[in-house]
Amino acid sequence: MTIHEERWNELADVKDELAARNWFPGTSGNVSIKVSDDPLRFYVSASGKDKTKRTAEDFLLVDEEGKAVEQTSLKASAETGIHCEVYKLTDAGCCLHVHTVDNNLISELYGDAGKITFKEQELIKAFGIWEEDGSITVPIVKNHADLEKLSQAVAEVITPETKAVLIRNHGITVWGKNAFEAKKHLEAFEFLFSYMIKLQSLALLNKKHKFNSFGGVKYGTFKIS
Ligand SMILES: CSC[C@@H](O)[C@@H](O)C(=O)COP(=O)(O)O
Ligand SMILES: [Zn+2]
Repeated sequence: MTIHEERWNELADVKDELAARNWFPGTSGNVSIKVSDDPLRFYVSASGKDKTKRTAEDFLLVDEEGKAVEQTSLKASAETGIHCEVYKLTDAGCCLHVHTVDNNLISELYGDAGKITFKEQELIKAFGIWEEDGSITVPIVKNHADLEKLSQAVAEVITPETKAVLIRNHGITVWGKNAFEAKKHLEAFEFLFSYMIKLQSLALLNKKHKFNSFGGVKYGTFKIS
């Protein structure tokens, strides 16, 4: 099998796994995998496809500007520019973008703060963070309609520690050194988002009904009393 075929299959497999979780509603989402560094070449999903289906026309090979490098009638994902920035600024080998209700809610709840930080959570070990007081921060950027601007906004918040960026009321872009790691990071973030939403919903209910079972313990960003 050639390296191109290997990468294609890896990307198709991870796409199937995310589809099985219903993480591509309404044709949303896009995925990519790096094939070479110099020159930068990566497979990216074709735009507007039903990402729950596996076909021979799911991906196309693009260059560092997101332009197709082979003759094709396929159009690269509208958000290919974001994948280009991720590959240029990090050591990512695979980049995944999904829209979920949980990642949209978190992006809205913490959008004004411009970031969300998780700490004292076992699952941050999925990001290689093993320290007692370790934390992981996900920056949140505005969902610019201009996709050039959007790619730029994402690029501006990427630091060496960044593993994902949330786009407000849109979705998450997450990466890893290969498809396995990118999926691990995505699953871990979605777990943390879901946890935070449930915790905050319980806290709100608790406040409303003056049911004081949490006893003034500080949870996340607000105090429950
Ligand atoms: C159909 S809504 C989603 C799109 O606007 C976009 O945000 C998206 O994630 C998918 O775009 P695509 O061009 O298919 O990669
Ligand atoms: Zn999107």
